[in-house]
Amino acid sequence: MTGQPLPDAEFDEALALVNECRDGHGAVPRSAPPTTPTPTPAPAPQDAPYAQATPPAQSTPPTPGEPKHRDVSPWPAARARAAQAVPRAGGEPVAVPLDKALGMTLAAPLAALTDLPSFDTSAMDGWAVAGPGPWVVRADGILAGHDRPEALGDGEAVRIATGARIPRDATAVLRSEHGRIDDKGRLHALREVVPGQDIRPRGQECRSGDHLLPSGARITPAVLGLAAAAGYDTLSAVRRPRAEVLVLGDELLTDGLPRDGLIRDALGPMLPPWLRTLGAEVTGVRRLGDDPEALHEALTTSTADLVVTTGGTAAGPVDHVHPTLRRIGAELLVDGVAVRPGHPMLLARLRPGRHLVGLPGNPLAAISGLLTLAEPLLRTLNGRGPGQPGGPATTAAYPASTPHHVSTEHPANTAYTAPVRDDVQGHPYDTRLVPVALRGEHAVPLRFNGPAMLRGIAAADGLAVVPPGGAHKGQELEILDLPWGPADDGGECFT
Ligand SMILES: Nc1nc2c(c(=O)[nH]1)N[C@H]1C(S)=C(S)[C@@H](COP(=O)(O)OP(=O)(O)OC[C@H]3O[C@@H](n4cnc5c(N)ncnc54)[C@H](O)[C@@H]3O)O[C@H]1N2
Ligand code: MOO
Repeated sequence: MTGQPLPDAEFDEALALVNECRDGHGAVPRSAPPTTPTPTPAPAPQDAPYAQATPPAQSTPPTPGEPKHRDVSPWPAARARAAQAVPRAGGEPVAVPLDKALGMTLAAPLAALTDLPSFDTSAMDGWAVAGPGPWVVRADGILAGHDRPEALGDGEAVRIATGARIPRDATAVLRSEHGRIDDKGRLHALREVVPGQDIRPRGQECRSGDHLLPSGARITPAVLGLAAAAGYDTLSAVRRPRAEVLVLGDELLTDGLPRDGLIRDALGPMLPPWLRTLGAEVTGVRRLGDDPEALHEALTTSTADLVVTTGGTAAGPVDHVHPTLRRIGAELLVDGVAVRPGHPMLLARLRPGRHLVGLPGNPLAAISGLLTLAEPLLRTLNGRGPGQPGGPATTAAYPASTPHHVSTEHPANTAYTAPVRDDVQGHPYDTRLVPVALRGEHAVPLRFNGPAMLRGIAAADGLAVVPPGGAHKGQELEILDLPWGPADDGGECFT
């Protein structure tokens, strides 16, 4: 569906051919790539699914006389632009029941509503004892959930369960395996009893009103547990941004085998769950074909904070995204990004508070667009700061001296690096995003990483950010997180 060649299409072609060689599909380059990459042999079967090592290309800046680059945004700038396109914590805070709040962001600091523990608590099954032994054992016992047990007299002991309330005047808990009852019914300690042992004093973890987590913290399963323990039934959370997915393309089938030139829609099933992992509420997926009027109607009536379109971003005969954006007077904030795959991706403001991310139709290019533009935008709308996997809260419970290795420089959701196992072919001028598997200390580039392929990403733990010119074996590369990858910080389904 594409028509006018873009000035840098030759580099795409070179890269695609390299990729096809790696894919073992027997493609032979028809023209020399702009740089001088070492020819890559078809992978040996035992290499699958990893890429063959290839030396990185030398980065060659454009010189006068060469085809001029499109005015596209550098990849880091595009991410920053997307993050800054919307106000932080875009919507009004909402009160959300705990069982609906997973993956959202705290809109207010979490303060303890009670002391924790809220009473002196036995940490072990055994006896609560008062004073030095041996002790006379009372006939009753104290279980978790019993209210206000009778006070112990000096020299008395009472059976107690883990989690039960300590009776007044008890001095310690003796574990059941550390005590013996003689034939006169008296309890003897089998080892020294230290005053206060195995008693969790009231307020040990926090006092009522203590600051537990700051506003902006991501609501993880652990935060839900802490909030419940601290007395919360609902949490004040940043409203989830609403996202609507518009799948464009007359060639798409929703079931069965590809036939008669038609192909299966790979993005309709993939994007909604992925958007949810990025913190969006997906209001719907609509398939509009290649109908410009349907697209116009959808863009002018959508109430979503973010409309995500797929396909139609290039300049082919039925690529209607740009013309429709022009027709409705949308403001293009990012129009093309220097990243492969995915360079035709775009970000537009449809009207105040309503944005559109246009994802290219090629499926891996669409993922590139999702992580380059939609992820930072949704992160800001969700009230999360740059480079903070759990929002600004994550250091709150650290001792002051604890080091942590999450970058705060980069706008990525979770920025971490890993040395790449093999040389990675680069684009001369653009960033590449390459599916990698994390194996031990290394990021292993995966094959089947062409723009139209999902086979590599489906086996990947992350996407390596390969700088222009490529990367050498052992070079530390930034790794973009995938929802199912090892660095995922928030669970996989937030609805
Ligand atoms: N002359 C040029 N042509 C193209 C260029 C270029 O620079 N000059 N760039 C290429 C690149 S790179 C990409 S990416 C695509 C972007 O194209 P569109 O966003 O307009 O996408 P379509 O043309 O609609 O589709 C591209 C490709 O992807 C398939 N597709 C679309 N939607 C889906 C879907 N939901 N599931 C699976 N596959 C889908 C579609 O059938 C096409 O094969 O443009 C290049 N062309
Ligand atoms: O390679 Mo295109 O960059 O987005 O598939």
